[in-house]
Amino acid sequence: MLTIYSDSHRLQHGRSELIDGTLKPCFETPSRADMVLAAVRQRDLGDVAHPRRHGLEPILRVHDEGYVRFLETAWQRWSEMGRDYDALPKMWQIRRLREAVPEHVEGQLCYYSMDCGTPITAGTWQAATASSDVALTAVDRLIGGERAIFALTRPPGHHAARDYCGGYCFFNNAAIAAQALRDRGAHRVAVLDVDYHHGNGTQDIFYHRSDVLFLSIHGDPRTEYPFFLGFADEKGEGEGLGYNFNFPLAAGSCVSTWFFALDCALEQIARFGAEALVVSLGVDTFEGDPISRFQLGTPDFVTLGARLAGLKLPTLFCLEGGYAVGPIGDNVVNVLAGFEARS
Ligand SMILES: NCCCCCC(=O)NO
Ligand SMILES: [Zn+2]
Repeated sequence: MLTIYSDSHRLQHGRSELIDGTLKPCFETPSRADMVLAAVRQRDLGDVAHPRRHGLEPILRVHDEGYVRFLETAWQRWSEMGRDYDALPKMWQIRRLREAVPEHVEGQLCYYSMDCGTPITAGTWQAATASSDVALTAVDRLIGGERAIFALTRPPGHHAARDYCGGYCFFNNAAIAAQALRDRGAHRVAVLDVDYHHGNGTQDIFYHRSDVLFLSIHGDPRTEYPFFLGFADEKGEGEGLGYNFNFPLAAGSCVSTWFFALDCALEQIARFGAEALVVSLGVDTFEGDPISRFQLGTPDFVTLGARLAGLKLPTLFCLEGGYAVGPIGDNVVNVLAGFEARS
């Protein structure tokens, strides 16, 4: 399987995030992508290609222009205030506060952020645009005839909504890829999110649409991040009603429960008649993940890949979460190798 990868991911290296009430070193680090790339090479998964630039147009197909322009200028405006540390919000536009977009960068940082775990740094813009170029180059190759392709995207994307960043995500790589597939002729595209956390951003982007089916298996938002989206009763709205499926599972759920939910999701994808599949591949479902609470073992990721291959669809994998850095490479490549073995 071909991998698309860019070294520009290193430019995103936040110093800290607020977690469990204190500032801790970021879990989302460059070493994650380094370990995945090393495993891709070591396990001889296939060639590794660099992305080509696609500009902002495909990003603006799913993200609000004001948000994109904020990300483009945030660091420069932040550092002009004499600040050389990560840009993190310190409050939110919560219920009954005005929804006007603030003028000042400090206010916009709060308006366009979902949490304070997603530091904007000097290299964020370049890293995030490169990550979307990785996903878009994967689309180019899929349209060009590849049956399956791995977009080694970092920073990840599935928490990034139309107009806000969060959960270490700035641009929603999977949503940008799904929209590009639609724009390039696929009539129905399914996005399956197997990360531990609900893909609130991807749901937000496609919630009112029937041409992109969104499905997510994740830790129950009653106890797990992102807390405020990802419930089973969220089925889409308007045109999109019936085209959104959430499978929240209790923290600590066993592997067989997880795979039962996967089989239910795969059945919906087949029923939808998808012509292409985008997988938000987070491996923080791993039993040893430091911030998540499912129990998949490294061998289970081979089974996951094999089940996905059963759909017999052109498939684009976008890397999302996974913070057990030692095993991340084998966990990710197991999915891809498991997929290939059944293709
Ligand atoms: N800082 C709070 C937890 C962020 C979760 C990030 C993730 O793995 N999302 O899939
Ligand atoms: Zn996650």
